[in-house]
Amino acid sequence: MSKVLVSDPIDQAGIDILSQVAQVDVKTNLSPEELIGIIPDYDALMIRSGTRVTQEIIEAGKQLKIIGRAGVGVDNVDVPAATRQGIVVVNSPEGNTIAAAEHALAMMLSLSRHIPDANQSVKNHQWDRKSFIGAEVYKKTLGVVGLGKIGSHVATVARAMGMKLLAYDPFISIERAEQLGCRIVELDVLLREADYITLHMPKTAETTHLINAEALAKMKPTARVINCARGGIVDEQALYEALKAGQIAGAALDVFESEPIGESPLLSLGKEMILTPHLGASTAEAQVNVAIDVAEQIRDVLLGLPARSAVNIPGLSPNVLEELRPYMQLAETLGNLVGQLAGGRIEMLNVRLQGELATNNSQPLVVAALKGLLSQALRERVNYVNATIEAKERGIRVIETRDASIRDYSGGSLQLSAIGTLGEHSVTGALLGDGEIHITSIDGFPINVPPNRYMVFTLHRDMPGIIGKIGSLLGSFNVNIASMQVGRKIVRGDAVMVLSIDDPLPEGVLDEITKVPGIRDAYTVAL
Ligand SMILES: NC(=O)c1ccc[n+]([C@@H]2O[C@H](COP(=O)([O-])OP(=O)(O)OC[C@H]3O[C@@H](n4cnc5c(N)ncnc54)[C@H](O)[C@@H]3O)[C@@H](O)[C@H]2O)c1
Ligand SMILES: O=C(O)[C@H](O)COP(=O)(O)O
Repeated sequence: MSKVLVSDPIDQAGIDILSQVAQVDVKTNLSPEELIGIIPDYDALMIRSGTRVTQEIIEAGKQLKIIGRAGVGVDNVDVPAATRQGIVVVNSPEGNTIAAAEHALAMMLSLSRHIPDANQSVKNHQWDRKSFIGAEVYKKTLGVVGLGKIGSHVATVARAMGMKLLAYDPFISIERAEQLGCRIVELDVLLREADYITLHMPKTAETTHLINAEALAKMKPTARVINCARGGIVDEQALYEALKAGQIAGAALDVFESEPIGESPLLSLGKEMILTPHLGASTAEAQVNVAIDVAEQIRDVLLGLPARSAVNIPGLSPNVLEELRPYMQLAETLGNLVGQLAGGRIEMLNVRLQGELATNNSQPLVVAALKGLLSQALRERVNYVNATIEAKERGIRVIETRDASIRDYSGGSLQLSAIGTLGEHSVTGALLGDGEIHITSIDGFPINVPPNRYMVFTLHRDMPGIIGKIGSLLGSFNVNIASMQVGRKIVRGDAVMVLSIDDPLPEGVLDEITKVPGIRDAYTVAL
């Protein structure tokens, strides 16, 4: 009989499902060492956000087939390590949507009416009505940052309460926002105009400290900020200073840069600051939903069936998967790359299968390309199962073209072109030699580079000295260049430069690159 370890508190409904097919051991509050000690005996691990599933734990889990996260975020699981070890990681992308949205709304109303402090004062035997004069949300402007599942529900309810809605989400269509009664605006406009700002996006390189001192300085003195998404999207030190100085009126946080919060200056603030211990998903209903959703998936995988919300393994038959896996990896990498080059809201993706690839079943490659394209926006939420529907919901049109006559690489090549609100970009790639992914052209300029974790691309005039200037500029910012290549169509015309760098480009350096004479455009991507 299979064995399942449940290492965080999970609703009994999930345990009952698992017990039909496995021996279930519930052992919570394990130290990392204790977990490493016992994990070799288990076929499945079921967790919430309390267990950090590190590479070490995954490597010790010699029999592990599946890790089930009873919730949305898998940022506490080393998914690449699990993927490398062939372990399916599943989550419950929708089970706690309503709970998290209602928590954000509760935070907004609590902030407006000082409920936590008023409650405490009555319990302290006071009858103080003067200190708790509130504000109405009716006719006020709510700025929703991240108009996905949770943000959409918050918007719907807030609209019913008579609020005006602004939204910032670079990956959502204007039509979708309009359906929800939201006016899509740039982040700056939202920060300046909103009375309440609620955050509902994943934590990514782009969203980390999105709400920093600069952003807080743009807000109205009456503005209130709510973060029930992920810790670290708000710079806690900057928030503390803004509240202390009366620069904004209030803030409510459910999630923190480090959890539990520990010693933090935020704890010393008054009624302008509301703190809850990551309770967004903590409703009886949500816990039943996520427990059932994930337990069913664990049960299915232990029975040899596919999982419906795998974040790392495509839902294709094993034979097709094995054959196509390297090309799906190629498509996903190119999708991620072209999405970052295009930036903004993507309206169309053209997937062009060339050479031998043109005779293949294109669907898995299209799905993989979309998964890559959406990965910046949705992180672990996008998978091979939901990439198509997520793209459709975002108004991304997909066009497939084939050209079997192009015989540039054995095995064929794949070209992705993304058209978005900021323009059009295209990238081509192929598998070379021993199956290594190579980017073989950018915007029609021939190059030949393997993708790197951090890269810089420039479009520039092909003229003497420009490469040296970029090299020295990066050197002056202590950026180490691992490789550099230039692609051009004609001598002294336009050219692209592709740099692989060892670390993320420090803030501000991209602007410096664009100031170098001859540089027309510059982009940095993280793959
Ligand atoms: N507090 C809790 O207990 C709790 C519970 C559930 C979910 N969450 C968190 O809430 C967040 C939202 O979850 P969801 O289910 O709505 O996810 P979702 O994937 O449905 O929506 C996220 C939205 O954020 C948008 N987005 C991505 N990058 C952005 C950026 N730079 N700026 C603005 N928008 C951006 C995406 O386009 C997407 O529409 C996640 O971070 C999730 O982990 C927290
Ligand atoms: O990502 C999630 O689903 C939420 O952050 C909830 O986390 P929890 O399961 O630890 O409450």
